[in-house]
Amino acid sequence: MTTTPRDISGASEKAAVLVEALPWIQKFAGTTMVIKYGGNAMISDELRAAFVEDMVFLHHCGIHPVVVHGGGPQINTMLDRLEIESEFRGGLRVTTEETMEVVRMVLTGQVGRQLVGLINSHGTYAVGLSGEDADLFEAHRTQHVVNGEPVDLGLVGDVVNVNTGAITDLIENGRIPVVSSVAPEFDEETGQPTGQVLNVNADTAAAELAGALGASKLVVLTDVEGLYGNWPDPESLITSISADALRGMLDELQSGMIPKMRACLSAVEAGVPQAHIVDGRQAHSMLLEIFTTAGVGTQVTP
Ligand SMILES: Nc1ncnc2c1ncn2[C@@H]1O[C@H](COP(=O)(O)OP(=O)(O)O)[C@@H](O)[C@H]1O
Ligand SMILES: CC(=O)N[C@@H](CCC(=O)OP(=O)(O)O)C(=O)O
Repeated sequence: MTTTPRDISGASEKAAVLVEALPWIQKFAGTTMVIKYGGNAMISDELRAAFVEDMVFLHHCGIHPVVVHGGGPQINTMLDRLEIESEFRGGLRVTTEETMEVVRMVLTGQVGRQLVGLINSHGTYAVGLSGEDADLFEAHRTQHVVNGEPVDLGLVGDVVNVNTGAITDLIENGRIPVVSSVAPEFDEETGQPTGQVLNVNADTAAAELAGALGASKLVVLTDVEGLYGNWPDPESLITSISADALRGMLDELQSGMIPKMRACLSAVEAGVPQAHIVDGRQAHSMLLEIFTTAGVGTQVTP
């Protein structure tokens, strides 16, 4: 017999949190969610640990998480170490042959491996793959325009087709796919692979995958609370925005927010009912977004 007294302070609040999650679990169980995990939200062991707990939590709620990860800061660190210079235009990295080798090595060989290892410390869930595996992504070179002028970004791609089989097979087998945004290039005229790999912004890749999988949500974790209407004014955080309103704002956005918000818009245009920008610096913010009525961050709706 055990007679240790229990601390029941705050018990009703704790129970209320669990009960608030019930309708959301009912709504989303059996659906696929694409989670974009940005390089800037991976900055500490604690945050990475919380992120993988969230993935395993979703999995055990019957939701199928598909992780698409970034790694921009990690690529920068490796490029610095190798003394290779790189610049961004309109939020996208100008990518030479030499830079591409580093991008592929860091995203697929380092960041992806680390996430797979962390998720699998909870059980045998995660399988890592890149857009090259089973031709998950087919990409064309990005035709980029900044201020009305065409800009040559080099080996940067846009996903033009997604072969979802590799992902749906993994989901059916109870796995959590962890995807890096490197994609084989396909010739625009012949439709055949060129043998070149392209660097795809991870937000863009996540949006294409969410659309192709018919995801119930795209959740983008980054290093700000959400989209600010008047960046960096802290009072201007947008909690919800329609696709039409966002379309009207795109030209005013800066740096990394450009591909991020374009990605949310294109996911919603592709039929994903909700896309969210969530603060990855706050541990478990994603759970609050998915399982609470108020949510957190910025929500984009059709
Ligand atoms: N309107 C805006 N709202 C929020 N963040 C913005 C805005 N405009 C620019 N930013 C910048 O975009 C950054 C997020 O993009 P990025 O650094 O590419 O993140 P990630 O590595 O998560 O993909 C923020 O840290 C912020 O500095
Ligand atoms: C074309 C392009 O810009 N690709 C990105 C791919 C990684 C990425 O998107 O990482 P984050 O999500 O951490 O920014 C890059 O080279 O940095």
